[in-house]
Amino acid sequence: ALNQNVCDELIMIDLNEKRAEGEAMDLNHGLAFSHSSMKIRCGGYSECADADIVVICAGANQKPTESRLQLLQKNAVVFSSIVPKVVQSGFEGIFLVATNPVDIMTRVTYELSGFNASKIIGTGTTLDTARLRYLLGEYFEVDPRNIHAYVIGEHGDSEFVPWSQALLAAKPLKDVMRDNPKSYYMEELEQISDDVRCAAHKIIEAKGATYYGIGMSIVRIVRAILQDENSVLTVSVRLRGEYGGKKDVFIGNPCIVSANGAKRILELKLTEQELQKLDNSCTILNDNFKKLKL
Ligand SMILES: NC(=O)C1=CN([C@@H]2O[C@H](COP(=O)(O)OP(=O)(O)OC[C@H]3O[C@@H](n4cnc5c(N)ncnc54)[C@H](O)[C@@H]3O)[C@@H](O)[C@H]2O)C=CC1
Ligand SMILES: CC(=O)C(=O)O
Repeated sequence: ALNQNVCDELIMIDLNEKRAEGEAMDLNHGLAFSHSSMKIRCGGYSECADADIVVICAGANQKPTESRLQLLQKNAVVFSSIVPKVVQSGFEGIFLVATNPVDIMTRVTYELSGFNASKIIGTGTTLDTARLRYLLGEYFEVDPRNIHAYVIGEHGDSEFVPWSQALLAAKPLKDVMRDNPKSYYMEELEQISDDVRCAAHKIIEAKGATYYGIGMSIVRIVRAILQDENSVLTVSVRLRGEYGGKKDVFIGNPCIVSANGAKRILELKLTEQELQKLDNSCTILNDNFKKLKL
């Protein structure tokens, strides 16, 4: 956020106040080398009152052997001690959730806050989509910004790439592959999709946690909100009857993000097989949410 000068004021709240203090000091020491005059400090919940966005990234992270879903019960307890205090402050902005399992934690934020669903966004599959575009850019030797492909569904083991919707610029990837049958193979695309799914595990095994990709993803979403960009991002949003009547579940799907939060969900024209994969993700998220003791 500091490097990209995305906001005027950044206040960090952490159960471990000393850590927040240390982070604020450390960041402030970088101000002289940035293009920002951002005010950065640690603070308390009362200061959420006039904030535009509250980003929640507090809570337990995965050990190398854990899945995101295994964090659910303990992070729900963490959210019970955060969301009501933010609401009590008089906060009327947008909640942006990154804590895992992010789709269910976004739904928990919705339930605990009583806010309109459009004002509750999870990072969803924004990071997975960025990972996918990077890998596809390498594979097709093209700028990732010209790859229009998405990871959708749960930010987790059931996420998937709807290849029927993937484009290189304006050309469907399946046509690019058909025109170059000796260069590109579907099995290799499936391997890329597996690599995206396993990326977090690999990084956690190597360095304990993922930081930069998610940091960049959060800042991208924050910018879309603060600058009222109407940008399409694969955030976690509450479905309202899309995909054959799916409702209530928060899940990663392309959505137009503006100053008012999740402005419009873009329902994709999925194949039958892709719809089944989405259905599977919704079932996993719904079942785990129902098991939760809030
Ligand atoms: N959605 C995504 O793509 C990603 C999500 N994550 C998730 O973000 C979460 C945090 O991960 P890390 O930053 O690596 O963990 P971390 O351990 O470095 O930081 C978590 C912080 O939360 C604080 N905290 C714990 N309980 C709290 C409470 N009740 N109130 C206020 N603060 C509290 C801790 O004191 C700690 O400073 C995890 O759930 C992780 O899985 C991490 C990376 C990517
Ligand atoms: C930790 C996590 O969810 C990620 O990096 O994808």
